[in-house]
Amino acid sequence: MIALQFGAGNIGRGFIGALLNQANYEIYFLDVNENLISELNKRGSYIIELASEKKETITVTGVKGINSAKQTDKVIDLICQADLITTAVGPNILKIIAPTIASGLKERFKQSVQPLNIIACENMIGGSQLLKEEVRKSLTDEEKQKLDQYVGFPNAAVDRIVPLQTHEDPLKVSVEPFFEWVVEKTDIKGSLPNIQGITYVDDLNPYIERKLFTVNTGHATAAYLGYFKNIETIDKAVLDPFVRPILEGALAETGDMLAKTYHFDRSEHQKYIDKIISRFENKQISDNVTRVARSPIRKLGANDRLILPAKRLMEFGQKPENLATAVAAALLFDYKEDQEAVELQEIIKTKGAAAALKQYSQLDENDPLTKLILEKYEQLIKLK
Ligand SMILES: NC(=O)c1ccc[n+]([C@@H]2O[C@H](COP(=O)([O-])OP(=O)(O)OC[C@H]3O[C@@H](n4cnc5c(N)ncnc54)[C@H](O)[C@@H]3O)[C@@H](O)[C@H]2O)c1
Ligand SMILES: O=P(O)(O)OC[C@@H](O)[C@@H](O)[C@H](O)[C@H](O)CO
Repeated sequence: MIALQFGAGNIGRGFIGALLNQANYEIYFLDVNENLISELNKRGSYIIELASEKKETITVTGVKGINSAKQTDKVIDLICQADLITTAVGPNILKIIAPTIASGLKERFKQSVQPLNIIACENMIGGSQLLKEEVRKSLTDEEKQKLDQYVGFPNAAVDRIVPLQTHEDPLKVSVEPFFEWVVEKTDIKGSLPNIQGITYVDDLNPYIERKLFTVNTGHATAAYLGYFKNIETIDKAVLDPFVRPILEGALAETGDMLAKTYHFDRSEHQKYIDKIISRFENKQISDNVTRVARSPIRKLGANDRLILPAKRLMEFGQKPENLATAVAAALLFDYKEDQEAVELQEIIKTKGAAAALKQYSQLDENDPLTKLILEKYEQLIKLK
């Protein structure tokens, strides 16, 4: 069986690749990073190290690399043969890889009616369905019908903390022991891929929202406030006396929102929150706040981990004081090596924070949430 994994980065190698290898797939990593690709082809394997006391290692074998920017013909040929396609490239990259996937599917439809599933493993709601819409843009009506008939785009939630890697070995990847991969059954074509570690569910929404609005909301809160306090790593940020209460407060707020939305048992959800905070405290992982805070424009998006839960809480009549503080801290994230942070600061400098919330979070100036965020923003500025 052949699996194509778009993105040979931290999660691609540190999580998806490991499970695909254990399920006996021949894995082709498709990436634009030539160094990664040549190393994968030179060695055909790589090491995963668990960030635990014992530092257990896993060797992932049977891997090859393709530079998807230069070897388009090979990518198209592989898409014709593939049994499964997965992605971990970043939400903003899905629209960039979609035309290549479409070109491959055009060829596949000429020679095969084998079902194929394409699973976007990105930190966003509806990633696979967004990729499907992008792929459809390059297809004829007849090809669109075949897409609907033979190709599944099941949404997924993936959870494993994989920080930036600092090993001499460019393929070695250190990861936390915990992992969770939840895939929605409904859009699967053919039989469910037999991959140990995947949990198949009928409705992904409760799972992706619980993950995104607990793990990623907590992570973003700790990262932006940690950066505000000049703290370098997440494990230190979550222990800081200024950051910790806001982190716990923000997760209490999203916990209330999720419980009201999905009727979760609140005490059970509190155990999920506590587990996640203990993952953040893991001293075996050195996770820079600048990685977790990366792409602030994406993270300030209307449907992302800070704004959506805050808006939903307001609709429930609850003021998201702590989430508003996290958003305010995101507006102060001015890390010069992060292109989105540079763009965000430019907008704030030239048009003001309210304009940035309007442009990036679709929040109107008169929205009560905007007012609350700007209040917190002014408070943080006074503390600087
Ligand atoms: N790192 C984590 O802890 C983690 C955990 C869960 C989910 N995620 C999600 O997984 C996705 C990837 O995150 P990551 O941390 O692995 O990032 P990463 O930067 O380590 O990996 C992304 C990879 O995609 C490659 N890429 C970029 N443009 C490409 C293109 N056009 N074609 C092919 N490859 C391309 C990059 O070269 C890079 O190797 C994101 O959606 C992220 O939110 C990350
Ligand atoms: O990957 P991002 O940029 O969406 O978010 C940064 C981190 O919160 C994220 O990578 C987490 O480590 C991951 O989602 C844990 O499952």
